[in-house]
Amino acid sequence: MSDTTLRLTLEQLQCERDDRVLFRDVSLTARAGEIWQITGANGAGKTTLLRILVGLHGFYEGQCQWWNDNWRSELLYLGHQPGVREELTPLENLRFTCALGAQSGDPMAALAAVGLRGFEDVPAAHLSAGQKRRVALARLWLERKSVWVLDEPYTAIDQDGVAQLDEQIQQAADAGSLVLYTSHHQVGDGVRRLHLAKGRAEVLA
Ligand SMILES: Nc1ncnc2c1ncn2[C@@H]1O[C@H](COP(=O)(O)OP(=O)(O)OP(=O)(O)O)[C@@H](O)[C@H]1O
Repeated sequence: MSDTTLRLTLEQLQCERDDRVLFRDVSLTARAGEIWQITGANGAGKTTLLRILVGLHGFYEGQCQWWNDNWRSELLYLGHQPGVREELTPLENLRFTCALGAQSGDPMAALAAVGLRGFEDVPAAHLSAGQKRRVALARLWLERKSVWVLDEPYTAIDQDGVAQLDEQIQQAADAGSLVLYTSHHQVGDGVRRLHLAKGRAEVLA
């Protein structure tokens, strides 16, 4: 019988860009219910690593393996940029996500959850950087996915937003999701950490 338990396995993962080794020997197993924080200096390769995990960067050596072939349907990926269409309103942005089939759920409720009640119909181009990030983060309040890969989700978020995001990530993990994120901010106790530095990778879990 095949093992259907959610997990990500990296074995001897190595990536070079422009003849520079970003990281080598990244080996770990991340499982359902865990939160992994990926840290490192600017340019250490954090975004590149996340892009490898979600299949957007294919130039690497070693193994990057999800638990089954349908992992993409369970993935919620938020990239380094908010990925918000500026000509659309927050509500239209979330409806667009839902219409693409990426997620289902209640866009109005999700926007209210991230403090954007009253801004649903304002063109995203007229929002602040933090508000745009909140539009992107609202996807975390739509249908729950079991794998979250979040690139710098705390960028531009105020103190209350940070606390709220901590809680949402913790709740997702408690409910059995696997969360991997880049940030210098630690969500809470028990978070596992992968640190990238000068071509080396260290698991500090
Ligand atoms: N499009 C690209 N083409 C070529 N090299 C790139 C490209 N994007 C990034 N790199 C290289 O990869 C390195 C790692 O970039 P990456 O964005 O993964 O780092 P990071 O750790 O996420 O940095 P930051 O903390 O500044 O966001 C960069 O220093 C750069 O040399």
